[in-house]
Amino acid sequence: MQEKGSISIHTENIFPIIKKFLYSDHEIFLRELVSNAVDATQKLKRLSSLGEFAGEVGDTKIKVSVNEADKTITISDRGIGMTGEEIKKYINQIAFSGATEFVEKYKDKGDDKQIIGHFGLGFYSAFMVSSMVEIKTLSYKEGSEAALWECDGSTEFEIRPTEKTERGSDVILHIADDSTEFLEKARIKGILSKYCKFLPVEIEFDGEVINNTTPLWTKSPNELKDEDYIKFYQDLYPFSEEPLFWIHLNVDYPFNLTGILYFPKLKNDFEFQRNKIQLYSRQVFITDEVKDVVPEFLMLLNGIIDSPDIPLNVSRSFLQADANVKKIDSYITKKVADKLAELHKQDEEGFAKKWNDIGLFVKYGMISNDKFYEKAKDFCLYKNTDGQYFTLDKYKEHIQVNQQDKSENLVALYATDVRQQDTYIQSAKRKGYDVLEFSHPIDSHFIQMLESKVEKFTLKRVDADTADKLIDKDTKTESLLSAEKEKEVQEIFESAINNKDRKVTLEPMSPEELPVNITQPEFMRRMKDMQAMGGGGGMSFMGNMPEMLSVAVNSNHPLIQKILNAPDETVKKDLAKQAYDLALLSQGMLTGADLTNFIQRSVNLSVK
Ligand SMILES: Nc1ncnc2c1ncn2[C@@H]1O[C@H](COP(=O)(O)OP(=O)(O)OP(=O)(O)O)[C@@H](O)[C@H]1O
Repeated sequence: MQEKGSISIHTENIFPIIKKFLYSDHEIFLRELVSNAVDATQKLKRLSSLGEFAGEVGDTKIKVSVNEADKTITISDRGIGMTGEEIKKYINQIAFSGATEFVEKYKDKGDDKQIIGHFGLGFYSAFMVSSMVEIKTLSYKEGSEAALWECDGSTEFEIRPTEKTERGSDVILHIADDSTEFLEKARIKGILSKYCKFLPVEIEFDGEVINNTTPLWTKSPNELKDEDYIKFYQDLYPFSEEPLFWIHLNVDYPFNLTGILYFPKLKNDFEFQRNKIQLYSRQVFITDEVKDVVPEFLMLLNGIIDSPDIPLNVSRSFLQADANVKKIDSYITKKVADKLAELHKQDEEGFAKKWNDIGLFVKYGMISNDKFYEKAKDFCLYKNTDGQYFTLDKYKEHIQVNQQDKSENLVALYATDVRQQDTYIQSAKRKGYDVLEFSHPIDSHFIQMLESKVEKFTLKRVDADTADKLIDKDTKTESLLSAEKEKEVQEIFESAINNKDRKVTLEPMSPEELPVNITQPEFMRRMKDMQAMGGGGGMSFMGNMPEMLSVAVNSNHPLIQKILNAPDETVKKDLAKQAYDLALLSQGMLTGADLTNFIQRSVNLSVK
């Protein structure tokens, strides 16, 4: 049989178009051809196990070789091979129809970014790097004749009988002049280890098998030990710290998905963490851009997802709308939440120890994903300034007695910087209040989310008010001063502070509290925080506003009596100024000339 023919296709110059579109991804030709060789090998094994192929299966290693002198790359398999008729059907028609469809779909798009980077273009991707391609093949079918197919990248092809005694196919690529980079062995090795590292059939290159045919995720979890998971993790991400824990995914209905997701120790820099999940389809590496397949917050995890059901040969927008992808997204979210719930249930103490590393992830998930929130609300932990951990329900019980305001709302207090806010924390504690620690930038979002979801529950930063007023209980401490004296003290302080943006009030507090307390109302502070983070919509005017601080003078503090009894106005003012500066100092707000003056005044007072 010798035949020349013309591949039936309307687009005469299909190859230049393929080349243009896939410009940035030429290297995938090797992934496509090796995958075809794997498919052909697995088909043969299946036929053999079904008894439909009686011959010897033999060594099925797929061999990839580079011949620099001939400028060829050969991919040889010992799979089912093809008869001449099959070549015509599968290569000339099927493979070509895939390529045609691709071109038809994308020729008007003009922008290769619109195309998912890794279109499963199949056999014809060979022409991205070849000026001529040969297939030399012998079918497994008894009495078959070996066939040679040749095509130079035009739509013309030639098939003729050839000499080949071993079953299987050799695909020989004559590398084009503009693609000679692929004749470098190091390059081929790099591509193979990127895409083919976990293929299920052995791949040999340069005398070495380059792949692990049974990667961990394909095995059953009950035959694996912790060490196996940790070792696999370190193979995937060399030089990384050990993961905290992992989830072995395995589902076959309503879609197929296997994989392992690892919880890394999170660093504060989110961006740095991304692109650590690799997507595979039947053990072939597809991409590490999983943005459309897993929910955003899960991208902080590392690991492998392998699913033949994720459509890879379509555009991004289609991928997002794909029903399977949506299901995968919610399946993974559920699995991750279930795993965390299980860990929490099994060992609350151990879970709390890991909280530093996973807390950020859980909070991010709760903020960004409602379904995750519903599950995570029962294991999300809250740490107080004494280092104790609580779930929300337990915490509510913990503060139930002391921290209810007059409208029966629970008011939780928090500090964002335990060192800087220590004075306030201690004041709150003296009142028997508990203080939570919320020190990450994500916490301001987390707090808002909590308040919107949890009824009769609000959060207040510990310096939002004086300790007496943090939780409005409608109880009053009596002032030791008459109204007249209070007015006098207020005027002394106003003139000592001499700043119209500081609102001075007199408040009867316990004598143990500081004589002067500076607070920033919760609402104002949140507005400013939000604005500083670039949010807050139309509230840009806030930026121009001076810092509104309240100055509460403790009318029951002994210092106030001392001020009232002082011999002259200057001493009164100095004492008031001193107390005010001390309050500023405790907030870390005393700087520059004010600080210098304070030190000078302190020296003067101490020698008096
Ligand atoms: N090495 C091979 N051995 C036997 N048959 C092959 C080989 N390579 C390709 N074929 C046949 O040619 C057909 C077309 O291959 P092509 O790679 O274009 O598409 P595909 O593998 O069906 O799909 P995909 O686009 O996912 O690669 C295959 O379905 C297969 O029947």
